[in-house]
Amino acid sequence: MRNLVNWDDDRLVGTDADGEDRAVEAALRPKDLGEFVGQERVREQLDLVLKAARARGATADHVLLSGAPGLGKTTLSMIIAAEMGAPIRITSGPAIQHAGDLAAILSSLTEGEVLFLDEIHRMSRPAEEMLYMAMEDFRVDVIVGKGPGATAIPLELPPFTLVGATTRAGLLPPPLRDRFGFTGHMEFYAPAELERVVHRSARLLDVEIEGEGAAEIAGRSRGTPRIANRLLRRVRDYAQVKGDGVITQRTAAQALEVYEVDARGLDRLDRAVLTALLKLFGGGPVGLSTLAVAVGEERETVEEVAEPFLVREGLLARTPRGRIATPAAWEHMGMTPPQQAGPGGGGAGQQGLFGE
Ligand SMILES: Nc1ncnc2c1ncn2[C@@H]1O[C@H](COP(=O)(O)OP(=O)(O)OP(=O)(O)O)[C@@H](O)[C@H]1O
Ligand SMILES: [Mg+2]
Repeated sequence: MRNLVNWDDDRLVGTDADGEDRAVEAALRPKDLGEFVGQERVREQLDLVLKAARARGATADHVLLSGAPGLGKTTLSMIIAAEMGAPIRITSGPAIQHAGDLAAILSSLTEGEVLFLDEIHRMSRPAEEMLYMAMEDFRVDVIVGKGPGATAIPLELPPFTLVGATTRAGLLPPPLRDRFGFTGHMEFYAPAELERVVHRSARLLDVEIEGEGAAEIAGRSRGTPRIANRLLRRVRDYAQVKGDGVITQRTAAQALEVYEVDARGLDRLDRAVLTALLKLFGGGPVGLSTLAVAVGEERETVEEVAEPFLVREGLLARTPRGRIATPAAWEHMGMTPPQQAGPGGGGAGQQGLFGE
């Protein structure tokens, strides 16, 4: 598992935040809903929830934000606090191992405060149960003492807004999910939206960029603002060193060529998987293990690091008979599929593709 995390860390198109991302992300975060690009539906719904709460002079309902890494969950949680004019407390599921950790945080909240609980699906079971009561009744039972003499002392909490974030909404137990008044599911961003993200970030980083340069970066960013911002920084470096600092379509394309991020956002690993699948196995079907050996990577790396994006892009399909390349994969890699070997021959793979 550790290896996989490192793989993702090293990738320019990795989804998790690396050290440099963390250092600049604070500066690039939109500060209010108006600045937050895209996610129209979530934004509109959230706007209503927050406006209504403000009009009532009440604390906003608990909010659950789900979606892939780098789509703006943390950003949105901070915006919620800002829009409510409330302070925000930030913690995460893995940081709360004991119910007592959670009790300490909850009991120190002030009225209307936003508690941001990142990776909420990774909280421990006892903490989770304490959270149910806190969310619903604004109350916790603090256990004092041990064994048969232990007593539960009820403690009233001020009304607060819990904002939970998760990349895996499906992993949340239903009783927890049900206690959120509003759930916002974050989608991958359209290229035009990422272009706006790139323009905005370029302005904040004081980088000059042409419209086509922004479009070039956006198209390679895999629907993810975090990746768009990261590619922008690498392209800026290139434009500074090799050009006059202005990002044009040409400099963006050349820079990302150097960093091995292709026109569709595939990197070296993704392309190695596709190349092996197409060249060595005629487009499949081929088993995951065989494919991984051919690429020279761990099975898990291929499955968990490379494949999700290839599947999302419709370049690769996982079938019961193995991995197969789609026609789009042949086209993207600039290769022609081998001639079908008569009836029944190559057709089986196609059947696998649509047979699920
Ligand atoms: N809608 C948006 N408009 C502009 N910038 C955005 C938007 N969403 C995210 N970003 C940028 O992308 C970066 C990553 O966003 P954020 O940290 O909020 O993602 P996340 O969903 O919390 O990721 P993770 O699951 O890894 O915690 C931020 O620095 C922010 O600047
Ligand atoms: Mg986050």
